[in-house]
Formats: sequence, C-alpha cells, structure tokens
Amino acid sequence: MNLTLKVLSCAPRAFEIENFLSRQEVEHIVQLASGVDLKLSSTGDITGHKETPKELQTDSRRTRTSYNSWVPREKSPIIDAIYRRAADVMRIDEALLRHRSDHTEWTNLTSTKPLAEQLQLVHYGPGQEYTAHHDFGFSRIDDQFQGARFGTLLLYLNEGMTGGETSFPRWSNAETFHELSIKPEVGKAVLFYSQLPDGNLDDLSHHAAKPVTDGEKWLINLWTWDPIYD
Ligand SMILES: O=C(O)CCC(=O)C(=O)O
Ligand SMILES: [Fe+2]
Repeated sequence: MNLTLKVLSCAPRAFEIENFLSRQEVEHIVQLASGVDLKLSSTGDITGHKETPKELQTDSRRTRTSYNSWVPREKSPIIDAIYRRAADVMRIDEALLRHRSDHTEWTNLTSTKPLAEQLQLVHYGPGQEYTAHHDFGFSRIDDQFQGARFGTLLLYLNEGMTGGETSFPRWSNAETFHELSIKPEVGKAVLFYSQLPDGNLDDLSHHAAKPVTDGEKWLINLWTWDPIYD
C-alpha cells in the first residue's frame, strides 16, 4: 500500500494523507457507528473536572458541541489494521499502540500502557463545532513525567457538508496571515503534532473544527501520547 504524506504546514507540523482509509474501511466504521450510542462530547479541563450531563446540555459557553463514542483497537481486524497503518505513518512500532505485558523490549519506558487512545468517533450536525483548542492537557505540577498527547491523526469519514473544516488559526509562514483550513474528504487523514521535537508543547497546534452549517460531519480522532508518562 502506498501512502503519500503531503506537508501542509511546518509550524505547526501538519500533514495530509489522501486515501488513508479505503471506502470499505470507511463503510465498516460508519456501520460500527450506527450501532453505538453517541454521547454529547465533553472536554474536561485542567483540574480534571468533567462536565455533568446537565452542564453539557445547558452551558452556552461550551466549546465542543458534537457527539462522540470510543472504539477500541481490538474491536475488529479492520480497526487493528488502522492502528498499524497509523503507527507506520508516524514511524513508531505498532506494538507501542497496544497494552504490553512487560518492559523487556522498551527498557526506557515508564509504563506498559498503550501510547494510543481508543479511536474517538465524532459526529457534528448542523451548527455543531469544536472551537479552537489544543489537544494536549496539562499534568499536575507534581507529576514528574509531565506527559501529554503527542500527535493527532484525524480521519474524515464523509465529505460534501458545508463548513466543518479543520482549521489551524495560528499557522505561521512567510506568505499569508490566513489560517490553514482543511476540507474533509472521505478517507483523508490529517496528522499533526501537539509537541515539538524537544518535548515542549506546540502552541501553534491550536486548532478548531469549524461549525457545520449544512449536512453532517463524521470523523475519527486517533491520539498518541509521548512515551514518558505515568
Ligand atoms: O473535527 C475536527 O476537524 C477536529 C476535531 C478535534 O480537533 C478534536 O476532536 O479534538
Ligand atoms: Fe482537537
């Protein structure tokens, strides 16, 4: 299988991969989605506070108005293959993206937890959005590792909606002051990094899901963590 990474931006580091998912894989995921109960998305905040269901419904200051659910890697061989492909694209060992029973091969790692989260399946209807945010959170000040989300792979499952672009408003380059705006296309992936190579968090990775004004948007988030976390 041939995948081409197109550089969209160097600051933040963002890439596009067309046809990352085949039509059959997209159909499989959409089928999974039709059998799941999507919940109103929460974000959590720095203090670890998660909105209560009542707060989720009523708070007009909400930054994220979509619905989501989680799909584990073990759900099907197709989902497992998506994790393997994601690992290839990020040039990391796919075994790091699942639970490991011992440390023997990775003696420098502090944890045997998977470095990837479950897939997050997200649905936006008309008017729904996720305002500009970072994907990293902040660890407690006394956490010796200060681990954070490292990379995000966005996978678009449909296209043709009005609005719904993914945008990076702090895109920094010599040619334009406009934001970087990416239109959803079926099967396309966007890979971006929330951490810089030196381990600092990348403020320029600030990004938003623009409101869908007509139609609907389906997407998957695959989040990976830096290897040093508790
Ligand atoms: O929907 C998108 O385009 C981006 C979603 C996102 O940034 C997130 O869920 O963290
Ligand atoms: Fe995000």
